[in-house]
Amino acid sequence: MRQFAKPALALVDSMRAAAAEDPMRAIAFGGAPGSNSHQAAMQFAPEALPLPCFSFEDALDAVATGAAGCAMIPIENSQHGRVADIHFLLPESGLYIVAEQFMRITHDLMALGDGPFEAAYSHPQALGQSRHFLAERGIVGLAYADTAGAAAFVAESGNPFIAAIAPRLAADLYGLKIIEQGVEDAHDNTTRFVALAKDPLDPATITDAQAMTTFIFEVKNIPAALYKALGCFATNGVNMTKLESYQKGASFAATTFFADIEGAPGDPRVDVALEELAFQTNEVRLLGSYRQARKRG
Ligand SMILES: O=C(O)C(=O)Cc1ccccc1
Repeated sequence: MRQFAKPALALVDSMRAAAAEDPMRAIAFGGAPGSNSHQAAMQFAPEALPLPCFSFEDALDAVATGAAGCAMIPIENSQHGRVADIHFLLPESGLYIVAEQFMRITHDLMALGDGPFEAAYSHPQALGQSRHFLAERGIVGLAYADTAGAAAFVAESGNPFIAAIAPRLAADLYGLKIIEQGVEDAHDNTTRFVALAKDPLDPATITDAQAMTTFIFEVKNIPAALYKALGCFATNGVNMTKLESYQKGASFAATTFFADIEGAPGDPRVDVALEELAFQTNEVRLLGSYRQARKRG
């Protein structure tokens, strides 16, 4: 079912109506009102009109179709690693990363009853970030599209034996009781979000901060392919801050990598590194250059 639970619908509809009045001011996010992505979007652009979408894919589509000026999407978490499917969804969307945003994430356990609980619903990232908490209490984690949506679902169910793991705001919005605060396993739990838009940011405009560039590349199916690709950055003194591999297609022959570097096209060292990379690989695609929001290291 790709529909928010009833307790969220009135608020979703009013936010959608406001966003439809001025789409370029709208910022789409995957999740119900009160989700972490909603809160990250508001921290990033307090004046923007939040546009709740059922999934991350729907939020990206909202930008592609002009229903929103940009989308705020979680990409990786300090505790639970990459956010599932984002590495496929971002390149497929045809959109560009124009900003990054870090947000401390804290989850609460919330419900209609007082427990004990058979199950807790939430986004898989939140369940992963609260793995020890759930295991210690024997609560089964069940995946839901987003944290706040899970809270609305629990409220709608009327079942006092199920709970949700979600931001505190979701309990206020959907009428649940906070059972336990701060259930995330690591108290420095942080998620990195990215803002995506139809048009890339011109790297030449990034003069007031360290620039970052995100790109994907597919290595050739030959010995030392990755070594040669990484050598392009090593010899040009470009700092790579992230590198993740994933498979595209069923051949399992040539791997695709998702990478972040410090710097942007226009910087001669980056230009030469990317030119050499194109020579060493099957494909290179830039996903965007943007201001670094947090110093790495
Ligand atoms: O479901 C949400 O609240 C989201 O925005 C996804 C998410 C979940 C957990 C941590 C960060 C983002």
